[in-house]
Amino acid sequence: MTNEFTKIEPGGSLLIAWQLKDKKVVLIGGGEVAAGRIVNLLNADAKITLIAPRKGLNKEVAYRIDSGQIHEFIDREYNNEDDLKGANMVFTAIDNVEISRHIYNVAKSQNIPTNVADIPPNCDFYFGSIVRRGPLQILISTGGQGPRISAKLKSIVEGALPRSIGPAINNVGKLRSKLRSIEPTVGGKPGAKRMKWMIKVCDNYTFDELAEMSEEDLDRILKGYQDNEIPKRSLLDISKVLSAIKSISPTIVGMVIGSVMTYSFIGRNK
Ligand SMILES: C[C@@]1(CC(=O)O)C2=NC(=C\c3[nH]c(c(CCC(=O)O)c3CC(=O)O)Cc3[nH]c(c(CC(=O)O)c3CCC(=O)O)/C=C3\N/C(=C\2)[C@@H](CCC(=O)O)[C@]3(C)CC(=O)O)/[C@H]1CCC(=O)O
Ligand SMILES: NC(=O)c1ccc[n+]([C@@H]2O[C@H](COP(=O)([O-])OP(=O)(O)OC[C@H]3O[C@@H](n4cnc5c(N)ncnc54)[C@H](O)[C@@H]3O)[C@@H](O)[C@H]2O)c1
Repeated sequence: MTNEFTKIEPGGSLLIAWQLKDKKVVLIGGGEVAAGRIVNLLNADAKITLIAPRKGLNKEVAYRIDSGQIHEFIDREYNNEDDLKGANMVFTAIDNVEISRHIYNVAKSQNIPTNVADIPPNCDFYFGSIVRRGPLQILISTGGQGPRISAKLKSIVEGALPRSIGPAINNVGKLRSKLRSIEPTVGGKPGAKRMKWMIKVCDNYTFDELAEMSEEDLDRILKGYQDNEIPKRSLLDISKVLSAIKSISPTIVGMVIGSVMTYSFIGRNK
């Protein structure tokens, strides 16, 4: 039966943006795969407990430890269940399948979401290739079918993104937080009005225009909120020209006016 609703395609993963700020994450292993996990975890502001013998550390992992980016470093092999205590997530990146499987079972008995590099059936979640532009993160997953394809697709996605996308999103974030400070109510009619207005703002300007907005532009746009209005782009441009003129010293303005007058005088006498 065909209808207007989204078609279900079973067999995928749930792609979500998991919040790990200040959460304890236990990572076991200190090789190349661990180095990649650390980058992703640090970008998510997680507090990493790393368990791996120093002698087997990859250069990048050693650098992360020695520069203080790892919250806790335990210089030995994984050796007991207490190693996972209090963890919000567990990662293994070791070259030993038996120990990996054992760690997975221990993590499961403690209800901790786990990723075991190399053994997809022992993963509650997979990694993917990540494209990053400031606040924007795009995850590419092939559901475990072709990790190298994910990696290759990354550069295609990167090349297709508008250059101004990061700063544009930053400005939308700023505007949304300013809006919250004048209308903090959660839900209800204010929430509906706030959302409708934000959609209008995002749809009214191009990414470049959003990216180039100054703090003053954002405040000017915000003034339209109460009456559910959005300033025309041209009004923002005019106010930019006016403030640019204001910032030029009176001498330069005088010189410009002078030369325009001279030009018109000469022009008229030709
Ligand atoms: C995307 C990326 C993210 C990351 O790890 O950060 C990632 N693998 C990457 C690279 C990569 N991994 C491997 C190769 C060699 C080529 C090849 O084997 O095909 C290459 C290519 C390379 O190195 O360039 C070997 C490999 N990978 C897995 C197995 C086990 C298996 O398949 O059974 C084996 C050994 C198989 C064997 O022994 O033969 C499994 C997984 N790897 C995943 C993620 C998850 C699925 C992601 C997806 O569906 O897209 C999943 C399921 C679990 C997980 O790890 O979370 C990262 C690219 C980062 C980037 O550059 O952007
Ligand atoms: N994305 C993926 O899923 C992916 C990609 C490539 C490789 N792999 C697999 O992931 C595993 C790790 O790869 P790698 O290249 O980082 O390996 P590696 O050999 O470079 O590093 C292994 C690390 O684990 C440490 N280690 C070993 N046993 C340990 C234990 N019991 N407790 C704590 N630390 C221990 C070692 O000291 C070393 O630091 C390998 O099995 C590899 O085949 C997975």
